[in-house]
Amino acid sequence: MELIGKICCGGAQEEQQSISRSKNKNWRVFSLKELQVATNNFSSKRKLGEGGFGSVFYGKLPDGSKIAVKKLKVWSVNNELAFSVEVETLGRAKHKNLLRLLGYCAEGQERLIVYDFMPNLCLVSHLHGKHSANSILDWKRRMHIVLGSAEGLEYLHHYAVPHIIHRDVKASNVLLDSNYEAKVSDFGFAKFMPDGVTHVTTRVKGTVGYLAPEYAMWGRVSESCDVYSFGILLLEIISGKKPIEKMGNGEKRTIVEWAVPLVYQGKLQALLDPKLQERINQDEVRRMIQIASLCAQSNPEKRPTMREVVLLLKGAPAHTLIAQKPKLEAVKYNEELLAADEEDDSY
Ligand SMILES: Nc1ncnc2c1ncn2[C@@H]1O[C@H](COP(=O)(O)OP(=O)(O)OP(=O)(O)O)[C@@H](O)[C@H]1O
Repeated sequence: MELIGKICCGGAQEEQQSISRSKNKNWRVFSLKELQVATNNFSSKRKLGEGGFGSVFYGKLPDGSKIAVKKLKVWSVNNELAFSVEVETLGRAKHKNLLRLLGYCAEGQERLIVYDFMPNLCLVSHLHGKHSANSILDWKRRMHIVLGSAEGLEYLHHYAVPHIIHRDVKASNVLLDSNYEAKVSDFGFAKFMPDGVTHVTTRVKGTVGYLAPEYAMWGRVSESCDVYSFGILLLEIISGKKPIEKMGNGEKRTIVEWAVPLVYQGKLQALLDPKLQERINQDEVRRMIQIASLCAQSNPEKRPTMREVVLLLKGAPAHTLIAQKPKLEAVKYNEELLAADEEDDSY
């Protein structure tokens, strides 16, 4: 583990593995001075946003390239771990739908991570934030973002070695480049899954509203938890609704609780974001809702894998997947699915 080895620890075998990776590494170590210059000394005018780890600043390197610099708020053991995990994960993962790591800086207690700058910021700002009023996220663009996010997750689950579980899939962790290509970001909670390991039990991380029930309740984490979160994200992209809404009476309602009755009554139009002005093919809407329903099932055994999700999004008929995978036989691939899920929904 080259990066983590430098930052905190690393075994001989991992060191060996890192040698082949470092040949084609595309990140580097930055000095604090360089990043101060690039961000105009972390000027508040350059601030792009803030998350749990710290603030993110826009910057420009001497060669003109635009960067985003995530600066750790306060040093702590947990934050150091999140920093190492993020750098290690992104340093080894390369895919068109994952945010590209340019490098990091670790000087004294300063911890900074340098990424490609994403001019269209994060998906959440287009769905609910400051860009949502004049959002230009039409249906076609939304579907492109859905497919891109799914392909990024498919890479993490099926092609990265070892496999990676993201554990914090949500709209604010999907960034958008100048062409609105989705880039999955924020790997501070990521977990590596060695070959043959199906799940691990851990302390719960992630974001309320997106957490799979088995993970929220028992800390049981597997790739399937990301699939559940992806299902919530898909419902959010279709409807423009937040994963959890505060009702007038102070109670909270999840997006699944809101969507289930509408699906059951066949009111697909009511599920669509009112900001979507154009006429949208009802079959496509139905298919997207069905995929979201498959992903957001309470029972992790019944959820599809991200590879299957990508195939479904690309139009593969569900029955071809069912033929390949007996696990899906149990799933009713029709509009009653969400209604059935309502009965055993346990969170
Ligand atoms: N590479 C980037 N390019 C452009 N903007 C970015 C980039 N990375 C992050 N941002 C902006 O900074 C904000 C904060 O990002 P950050 O990943 O720190 O937190 P978050 O995902 O919003 O919250 P949390 O810590 O709960 O996951 C994002 O919402 C996004 O608007």
